Amino acid sequence: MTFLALDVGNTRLKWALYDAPCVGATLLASGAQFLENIETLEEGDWSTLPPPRWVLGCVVAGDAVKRRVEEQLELWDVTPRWVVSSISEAGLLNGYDHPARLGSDRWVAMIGARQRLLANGPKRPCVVVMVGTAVTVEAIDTEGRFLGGIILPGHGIMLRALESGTAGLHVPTGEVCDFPTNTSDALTSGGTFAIAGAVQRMVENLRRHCGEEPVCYMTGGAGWKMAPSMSTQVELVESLIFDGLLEIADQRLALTSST
Ligand SMILES: Nc1ncnc2c1ncn2[C@@H]1O[C@H](COP(=O)(O)OP(=O)(O)OP(=O)(O)O)[C@@H](O)[C@H]1O
Ligand SMILES: CC(C)(CO)[C@@H](O)C(=O)NCCC(=O)O
Ligand SMILES: [K+]
Repeated sequence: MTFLALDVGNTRLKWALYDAPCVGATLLASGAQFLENIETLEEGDWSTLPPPRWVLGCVVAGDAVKRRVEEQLELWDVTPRWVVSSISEAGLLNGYDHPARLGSDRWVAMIGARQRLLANGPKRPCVVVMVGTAVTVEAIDTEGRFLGGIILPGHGIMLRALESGTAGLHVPTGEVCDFPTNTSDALTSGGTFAIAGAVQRMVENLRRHCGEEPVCYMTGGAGWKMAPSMSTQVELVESLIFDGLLEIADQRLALTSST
């Protein structure tokens, strides 16, 4: 009954194998590979896994990368399913102008967040932050309607853009501090505060819109680096995308088995 969940981002592929395709399933194994190393999966990390019965993933890295992942999956006799953002799924309503154009990683992370929120207490507004190659900050109202969200460059892209667009900004990574007094610290703190400030602003927007204090969940490869520098209260949940994929698999399989 094993279930393989895949999160193919713009920098890395993250995978997690569970004992079943349902919420609360046990994690059996997990890992990550940079996109340039996808071809190592079949004979490497995946070669010793028990064959998954279902594979569900989200991919935002483009069709060429998706095909390379599908080639590695030929190791097993299983057809991978890829999430496409829709008008509604798993209790969440999609307010995007063109729902299918919303990045499926954003949609899946929001589904994971909403499910976590409802499992932990009464309905509340929710901000979902993903800190990856790009950073996204989403707003979900009390009833589970995705109102909209923002996309900004991730820390790495911000610094590379500054490096390539200026003559004098080639320095090692610095420390985050309130009042930076050298170039390294100024750049590192600038990128960090840009992300923290964007989150603070979205929390304010959502609080004003809903008249209630939002919960804020943060996920993504660089989440742990951002967490200490946030100005608003955030809960770091590394597994948000996998939680969302489990929730979707759970609901879809419940639907097929009841019809
Ligand atoms: N101090 C920092 N604070 C925040 N982000 C940072 C910091 N240092 C590096 N980053 C950036 O964070 C980004 C996230 O990296 P990582 O590959 O771990 O995330 P990811 O969630 O796997 O991304 P994706 O899903 O887009 O592939 C990278 O672009 C990296 O440059
Ligand atoms: C914004 C990213 C890059 C974040 O991973 C991804 O979700 C994406 O490519 N989205 C498509 C555009 C959109 O969400 O509006
Ligand atoms: K991602």
